[in-house]
Parts: sequence; C-alpha cells; structure tokens
Amino acid sequence: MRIDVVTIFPDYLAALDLSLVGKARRAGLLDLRVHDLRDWTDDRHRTVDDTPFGGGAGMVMRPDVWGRALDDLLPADGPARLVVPSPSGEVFTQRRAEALATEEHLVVACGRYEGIDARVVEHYRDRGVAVDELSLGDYVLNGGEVAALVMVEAVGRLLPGVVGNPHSLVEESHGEAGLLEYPVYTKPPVWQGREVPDVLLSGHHARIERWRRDEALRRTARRRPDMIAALGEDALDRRDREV
Ligand SMILES: COC(=O)c1ccnc(N)c1
Repeated sequence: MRIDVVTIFPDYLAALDLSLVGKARRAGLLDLRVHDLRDWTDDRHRTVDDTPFGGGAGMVMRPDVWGRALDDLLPADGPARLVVPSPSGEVFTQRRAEALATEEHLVVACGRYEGIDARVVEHYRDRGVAVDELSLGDYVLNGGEVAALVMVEAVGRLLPGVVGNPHSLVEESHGEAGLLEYPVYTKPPVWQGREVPDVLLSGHHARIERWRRDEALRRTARRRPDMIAALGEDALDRRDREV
C-alpha cells in the first residue's frame, strides 16, 4: 500500500518512522511518503492560506495550492482514495480502518487554520475520486496531522505482515467480536497484594475463553452500551445473555 500525506508540518509525521509503521516501511509493506504542501506554492512567501470569504476569524487554505498538490498525487485514473481529517467528518472507526487497509493508495490531506477551501473536496469528488472526510471524535485540533498519525497507524498495523501475530488483531477492542477487550494480566502472579483471576492460572482453555468473553461483555455493557446495542441479533449466544 502507498500512503501520501500532505502537510505544512512534515516533521509532525516523523513519528511514523518509529515502531510498527516504521518497520512496515522498511520491510516494504507500506510505501509512506510525506510531502510539504508549500512545495506547490507559487510565490516567494510560499503562501498556503488567505482570509475567508464572508468574513470571520482565521484563515482558509487556498484551493489552488491544494489543487496542484493533489493533481500530482492523485493519478487521473488511479485507484487512489483521498482522506481529509476534519472535525466535521464521519467518525473514523476500526471498521473504517479495515476498509482503508484494503485500498492500494491513500492520499491524506492535512488541513490547518480554519480548514481547506470546500471546493477542493467538491472538485475531486466530481472528478470521481473517492473522498473520505473523517473525524477522530467530537473535538477540534489545530490541524489534521495528529489525526493523520492516528489513521496511518490504525490502517498500517492491519496490513499483512506488519503485526507479528495476526490473531492478536482479532481479539482487540473493536475487533471482529464488536466488543471491548477483556482485562489482561502477566507476571508476577501477586502484585501489591492483588492476585490474578484463578481461572487464568487453571490451564483450562475453554473456561479461560468463557471468562474472557464474559469480561469483554461486562466491560462493553458498562462502558459502551451502544456497542452492545449495535451487535447483530445472532452475535450473543444463550451464555452471553446470562452475563
Ligand atoms: C483540523 O483537524 C481537526 O481538527 C480534526 C481532525 C480529525 N478529527 C478531529 N476530531 C479533529
């Protein structure tokens, strides 16, 4: 997979050279390229923004600069998908990360200031480019870069070969089961006078699996009842309903 990230703060994305995403890049599993939007400006001040039509505070990012950048990065007939992190976007979820991880090419446009001129998204949608305006949640950031870091990591870790044990992706929170993850424990068996649940030391795999499912259901029902409500009718078996 190729991911192009366009930003006026390329250094913000340096964290993607680390850890799993960095390993994926070095292994050739992820072709991640970070671009400075100012490379597409046409004035000596390398201007990317201007005052908003209709007045109001702040500045808006210019469509002409973004257009030159995205024309270079979004091939006319290519499979690329344009992702625009925005507080007014659809919520970015694990399901969306899974969908994006199947794409050949993503271009992530990081807005700053009051945002990007609305004609940019319109223009590429009208040209037949798939455009996802995506939000991390109901809060505002100073720019799309932090959201781009989150999205690139959430998508990159799903690529085949990136995470050592693919099975661990299944049992995660928001994984296939649609539940939050059960609590986890490791050595020492007693810490601060607190013991590990006996069932986890029993070696009885069926009981351990049942305990983990029960804990995931309890945790989800307590913290995210909306996720329980969203489960399909056949998602809960008789034993689940006893939890
Ligand atoms: C400028 O971008 C944002 O403020 C932003 C992006 C994605 N999700 C959010 N909740 C905010």
